[in-house]
Amino acid sequence: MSSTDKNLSEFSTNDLPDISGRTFAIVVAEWNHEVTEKLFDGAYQTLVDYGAKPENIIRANVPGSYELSFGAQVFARKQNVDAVIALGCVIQGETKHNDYINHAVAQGLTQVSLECHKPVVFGVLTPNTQEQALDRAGGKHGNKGDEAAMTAIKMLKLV
Ligand SMILES: Nc1c(NC[C@H](O)[C@H](O)[C@H](O)CO)[nH]c(=O)[nH]c1=O
Ligand SMILES: CC(=O)[C@@H](O)COP(=O)(O)O
Repeated sequence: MSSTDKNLSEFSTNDLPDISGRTFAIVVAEWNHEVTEKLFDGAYQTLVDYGAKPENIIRANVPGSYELSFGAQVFARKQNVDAVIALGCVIQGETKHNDYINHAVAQGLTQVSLECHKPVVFGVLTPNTQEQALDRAGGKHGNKGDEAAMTAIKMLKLV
């Protein structure tokens, strides 16, 4: 499906769970921080807008997206954390390095989620260019951070 001129962050907000007592951990990759900070801002604001208490939102940084899996596991194993949101941006370079990172972090986050029986949300941009990244971090295609936060909220209906 083409993304041309689409806001990819449009989502239903019907029948959402009460998250006023829920705790969220947001793990943020520092690589491409000018993008990941925008993802964090979107995720944080979405959680607060839909009822999360600021004091129940934990943030931790990791160097790069490859480290998101370990950072997510640290928080997913904590009994007081209800959901983890992993945010990163892996921009294609000259080699296949981005492919290895993207596959590793997608697989790693899935493994953590299943191992810990807890929602762990993949909020990692995998753009070809910086422009594509910014378009999805509060630009014309929405904010992947908003989407990731809403995904975490909706998954808490299951647990
Ligand atoms: N090139 C990008 C990276 N590279 C760093 C890796 O994520 C990792 O920190 C390193 O391989 C050491 O383990 N990370 C991003 O998040 N985005 C990139 O574009
Ligand atoms: C995606 C990355 O790891 C980034 O450093 C680009 O690396 P390269 O140009 O060496 O593929």
